[in-house]
Amino acid sequence: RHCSLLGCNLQDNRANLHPLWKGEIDVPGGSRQSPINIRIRDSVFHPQLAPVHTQYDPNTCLHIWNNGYSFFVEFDDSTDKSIVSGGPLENPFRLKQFHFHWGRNNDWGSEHTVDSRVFPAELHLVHWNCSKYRTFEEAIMEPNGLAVIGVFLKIGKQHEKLQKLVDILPSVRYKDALTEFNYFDASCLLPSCVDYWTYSGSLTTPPLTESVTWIIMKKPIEVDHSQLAVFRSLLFTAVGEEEKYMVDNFRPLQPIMNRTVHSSFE
Ligand SMILES: NS(=O)(=O)c1ccc(CCCCO)cc1
Ligand SMILES: [Zn+2]
Repeated sequence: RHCSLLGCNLQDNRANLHPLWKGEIDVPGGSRQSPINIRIRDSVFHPQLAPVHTQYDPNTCLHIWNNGYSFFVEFDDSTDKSIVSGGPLENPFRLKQFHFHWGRNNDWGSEHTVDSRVFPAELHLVHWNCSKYRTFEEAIMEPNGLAVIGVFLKIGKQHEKLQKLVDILPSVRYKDALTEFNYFDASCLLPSCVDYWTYSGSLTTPPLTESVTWIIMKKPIEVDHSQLAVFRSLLFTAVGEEEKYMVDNFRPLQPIMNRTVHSSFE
């Protein structure tokens, strides 16, 4: 099913989400769509790629809400208190929100893959280019408007600092629910290893705009199976609608076209 770059509505997009859908969804006119499979042997080591530096102020954490696609933890982006800089970025970008993508079981769920390896979930920390644009909404429409840090999740030991978030998820079970959520340090969700891949891509949900510098961390973080099970208890649907569990909210792989993935490590 084709959807125009901006005309793709959620229903279409969700139609693409059925795990049996293995095809690639080409967006007419799209030359830098996300997610992609990262082929390690095709990536090019870039010695000038410095580590990515995050400076997040836990007091900028505002609330958590279910937008019917994922749950978003949103931050106050009216100052430079929570920023990412360095790496492939020419200037600091402000943290706007983070969210996850996951599967109906632990066999799949991530958006990006590494040598075709799928992870059970993927975290996206979404930042916008506050040096060039005035608002997030403006930045998502611009070629170098966003920087998204992707972190793979794998099943392992419990992630203790994630538990504060997991415990509040039942309060945003339904689409459009919002709950206050304060004092959370998002840097606890980053792996200790600084190695990453970076490439030019797009949003993976509508409006699918080609505005993202992707920074994909090489090492996953560990969560335990019961933490991920709580993600799957959320609903795509609003109160009063026929309940549909929020699972498989990932986009299928997109063609790499003529892009190069750079690595910060050899
Ligand atoms: N999965 S993602 O990181 O590419 C991503 C990030 C941010 C948005 C926000 C779109 C807002 C429309 O008002 C959508 C998708
Ligand atoms: Zn995402």
